[in-house]
Amino acid sequence: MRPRPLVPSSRKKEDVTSRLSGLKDLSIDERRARVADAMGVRAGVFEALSPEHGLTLEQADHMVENVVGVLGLPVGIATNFVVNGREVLVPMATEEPSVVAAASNLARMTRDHGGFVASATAPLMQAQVQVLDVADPAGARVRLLSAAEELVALANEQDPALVRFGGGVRDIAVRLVPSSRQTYVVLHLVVDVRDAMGANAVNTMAEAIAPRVAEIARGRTLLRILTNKADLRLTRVAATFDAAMLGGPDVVENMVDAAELAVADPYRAATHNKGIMNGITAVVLATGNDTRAVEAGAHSHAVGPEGRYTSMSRFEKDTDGNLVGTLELPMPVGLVGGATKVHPVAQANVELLGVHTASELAQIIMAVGLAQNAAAVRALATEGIQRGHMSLHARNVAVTAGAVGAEVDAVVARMVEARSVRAETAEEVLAQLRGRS
Ligand SMILES: CC(C)(COP(=O)([O-])OP(=O)([O-])OC[C@H]1O[C@@H](n2cnc3c(N)ncnc32)[C@H](O)[C@@H]1OP(=O)([O-])[O-])[C@@H](O)C(=O)NCCC(=O)NCCSC(=O)C[C@@](C)(O)CC(=O)[O-]
Ligand SMILES: NC(=O)C1=CN([C@@H]2O[C@H](COP(=O)(O)OP(=O)(O)OC[C@H]3O[C@@H](n4cnc5c(N)ncnc54)[C@H](OP(=O)(O)O)[C@@H]3O)[C@@H](O)[C@H]2O)C=CC1
Repeated sequence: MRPRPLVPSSRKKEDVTSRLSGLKDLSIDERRARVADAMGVRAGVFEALSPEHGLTLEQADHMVENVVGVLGLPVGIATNFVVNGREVLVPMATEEPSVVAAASNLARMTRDHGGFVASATAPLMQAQVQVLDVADPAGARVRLLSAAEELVALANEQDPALVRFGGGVRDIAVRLVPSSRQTYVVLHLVVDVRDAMGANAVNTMAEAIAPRVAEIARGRTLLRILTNKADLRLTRVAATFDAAMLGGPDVVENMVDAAELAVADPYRAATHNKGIMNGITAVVLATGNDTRAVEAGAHSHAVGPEGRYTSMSRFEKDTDGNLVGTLELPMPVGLVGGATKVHPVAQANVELLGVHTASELAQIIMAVGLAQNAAAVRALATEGIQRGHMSLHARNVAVTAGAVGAEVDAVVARMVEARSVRAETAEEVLAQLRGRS
């Protein structure tokens, strides 16, 4: 079933906006109403996001094994995103404070420059079939390539629905992979998986063709599984961040230098890329997609031509002195299959996003990754991460110390003012507030 249209006929497209200043100051009910109104979606879209209406135990029991419960995670709305000219409010599932605020903050700084421009290749996933004990690996490669038509037809027979939707096998490739034991012949099945993440679809095909592959190669097959290095399913995004909003020319210069360290140094790249994944994983999770598949694909793509782990993104200064950020990654997400269709919260989040194809979803996810990255780099290149991050993390610290209701904001304000976001400080402030100092 397709998500409902984002903009009901009663609402003008030009009235839809993701620029929701001050959303943080509203109650949860007010936020829900404001977000639904701003996007022109039905008010009830958020019902599934209430703990009492979310994933039921019965549904959970059908999803994984030995179920004893479900886990709640906050879902926050990232504001200010314009992706390929479309205003979009993005649900993010994350346990980490400041992530949603940071993405919203930097998305705001792209709006005067057209927001995020994104594109995606065809949704091509690949499965590998490993062949062992081949006497003539080079000969086997040519025999397999010559039998491509037969192998493609056999694979496509496994998933007539996918073929009906316009997907199916597009190509086969054969690689010879030397190892410490022998040279393996590895056949790649390249499959257009349309709006699926595609793992089940391509794994079924790989298992089905394996016996014939073994015959043609004159060896025996072992692994028949998708590769998470989904380097034929790339999504790219670029955005211009306004120099003045960032804090001026020096901030732009420092951000470029900060980002360059991640290009040059794997120790910095790991943290820089973690910042990108803060945004990406949160949207992937909110839409019921496979976070591990996306993470495996992203990190494997961050290995440069010399085999060194590097930054996933690039930052440059344009001729007007603004900061241009770009990000290119495999983004194997789906709108059908996996948990996306089973989990009521995922379905509601997809409805809010108003996406109709996996490719549109991938492009929004990448925009969030880039905004997230720019936010962290800006904080690091200016005041440091702790002020913004810790002032939002302070709410966790206050609650852990026992603050409830209005006490939470009061304890947070005092900790931020004292620049001491620590359990001890929270306990002291709480004791003072309760007249027990
Ligand atoms: C935290 C901010 C945004 C504050 O920044 P600020 O300048 O104090 O914020 P502001 O109060 O001026 O508000 C500016 C806008 O930010 C958003 N915003 C601001 N506050 C909120 C809030 N409470 N709730 C929702 N949205 C918020 C919101 O869009 C707001 O616009 P408005 O709506 O007011 O017109 C900033 O300091 C920032 O971007 N910091 C970066 C934080 C970050 O990157 N966190 C990620 C976790 S750290 C990490 O895991 C990764 C890391 C850092 O290691 C990666 C790396 O090393 O690269
Ligand atoms: N290494 C990895 O990353 C692995 C991941 N997984 C898991 O695999 C799951 C995802 O697999 P996936 O193949 O996406 O899921 P599904 O097999 O559930 O869904 C894909 C199927 O949906 C049907 N379909 C309906 N509409 C469409 C459409 N518009 N576009 C494409 N297909 C459509 C197709 O055929 P039909 O109607 O015949 O079903 C297609 O084969 C995730 O849960 C993931 O965690 C599993 C193994 C390994």
